[in-house]
Amino acid sequence: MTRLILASQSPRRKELLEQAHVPFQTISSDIEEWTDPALSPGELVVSLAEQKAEAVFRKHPENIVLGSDTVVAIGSEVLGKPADGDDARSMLRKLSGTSHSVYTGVAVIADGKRETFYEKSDVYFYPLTDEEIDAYIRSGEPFDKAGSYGIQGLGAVLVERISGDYFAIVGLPLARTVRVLKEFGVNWQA
Ligand SMILES: Cc1cn([C@H]2C[C@H](O)[C@@H](COP(=O)(O)OP(=O)(O)OP(=O)(O)O)O2)c(=O)[nH]c1=O
Repeated sequence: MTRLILASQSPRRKELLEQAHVPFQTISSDIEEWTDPALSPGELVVSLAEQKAEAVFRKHPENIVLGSDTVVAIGSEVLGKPADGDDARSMLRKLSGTSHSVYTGVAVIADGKRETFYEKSDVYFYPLTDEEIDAYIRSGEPFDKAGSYGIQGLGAVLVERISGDYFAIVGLPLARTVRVLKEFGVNWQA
């Protein structure tokens, strides 16, 4: 029986968990995300990860539910997914030629047990010309991604280097998540 549910509609999170050979099924949480502006980026992604996991756990209380959330933070500003092309352009201009932090929160909930954590990874962008930014937006890649880029896709050409967990930037800190899942009795299989 598959006891683990990934509370996510993100194809990246599904692929990452598959990469770890963990048995699971996916059920999207479909929640109205609620955020308190006073939260730090780390607290924010943990709160959103918990909200996603809780929404699915309420309907499936016999299961173990994993929720996750990713935001980009630059200075005091937190960037989620872009609303449109102009929003994506303004985010990519901010990220150009400088470093930002990617925060990914994880929540695992089961009956009587809950574990949460977040990972912070730093990403250094090359300076980008307006032409490069516009071409990248035309690729369509920015639209469903925090900070308007995907390091695992064409967005790789924007990145000079990273410090931290690559997989957390893509959307799930894989090895640490697998270690937490082990505490819930969920193990990867060869
Ligand atoms: C920075 C960055 C983000 N992202 C993605 C990861 C997340 O899917 C997305 C941030 O949005 P999230 O709200 O974290 O997740 P989601 O809406 O895609 O999926 P769900 O809530 O159902 O789990 O940005 C990348 O794919 N690559 C990157 O390099």
